[in-house]
Amino acid sequence: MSIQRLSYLGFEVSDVAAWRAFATAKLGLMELSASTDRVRFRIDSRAWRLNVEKGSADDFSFSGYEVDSEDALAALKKRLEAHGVAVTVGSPELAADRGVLGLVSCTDPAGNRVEICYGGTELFEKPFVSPAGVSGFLTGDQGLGHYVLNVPDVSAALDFYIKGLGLHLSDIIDWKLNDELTVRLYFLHCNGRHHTLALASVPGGKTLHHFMLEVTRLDDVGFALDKFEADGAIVATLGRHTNDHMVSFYGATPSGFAVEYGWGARQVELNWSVVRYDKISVWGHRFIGLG
Ligand SMILES: Cc1cccc(O)c1O
Ligand SMILES: [Fe+2]
Repeated sequence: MSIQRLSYLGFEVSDVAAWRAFATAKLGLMELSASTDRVRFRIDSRAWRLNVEKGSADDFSFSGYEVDSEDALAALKKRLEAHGVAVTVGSPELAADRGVLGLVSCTDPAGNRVEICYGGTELFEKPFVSPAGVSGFLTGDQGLGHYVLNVPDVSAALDFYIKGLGLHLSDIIDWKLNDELTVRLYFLHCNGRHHTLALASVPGGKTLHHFMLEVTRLDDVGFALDKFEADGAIVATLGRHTNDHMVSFYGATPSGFAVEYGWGARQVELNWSVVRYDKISVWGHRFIGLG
């Protein structure tokens, strides 16, 4: 048994109010709940997908993967423990807070918190309506989107996420950042989405390089691009990736890591073969800041 999809992400941020304005007006996310210390955002029929909580880190806080049943969760717990991973059963209070029927948690070799749940809350009776008119986000069986973690020991992380959690390697990109530094990126999938998680070891920088949301219309990307450009908040220009063929740009969030806003990715298919690339983009994605 392995995980099925990414259900939610948690960020720890110093300015919750800035995130409320950013996520609604620029990204078009819908608020489920908000206080001075925490806001939760919706992108589809699920009760929430992003948990943004007050703290000094301005970085990744937790990931939440999902399986499809209580039995699957028990089987995954066994698989992780057999792989030497210490797994904690989530308390009823935590399950209630996350709005799930059950969950377990563990940490990856870099100390990043990983939750695995089943029974997330659907709010079909409160349809998702984007405050910025975004037509919709591509989720469903492909889960929330993707995120890229900067880890000190990539092989230990690959062992955890592949042999422990059950993700699969999609491909590798050797990204030449400059004449002195080429970084190897590993892209992992757990459903049709080309990658749900990418891993790399980049000197310095935050744990979270970026998270990605995929919209259902190219114009949604364009409208958001105009907003980020108007604020001088473009991190990388519009471009198309070599591996998942997504058309996207990267924008700055209030916390210093980036958000990738994309459309039109291809899915991994049956009999997928792992290949490597020397470039992250077919065209575009000129990094202006952050990098
Ligand atoms: C850097 C990078 C390369 C390929 C696909 C991605 O989504 C990405 O962020
Ligand atoms: Fe990405």
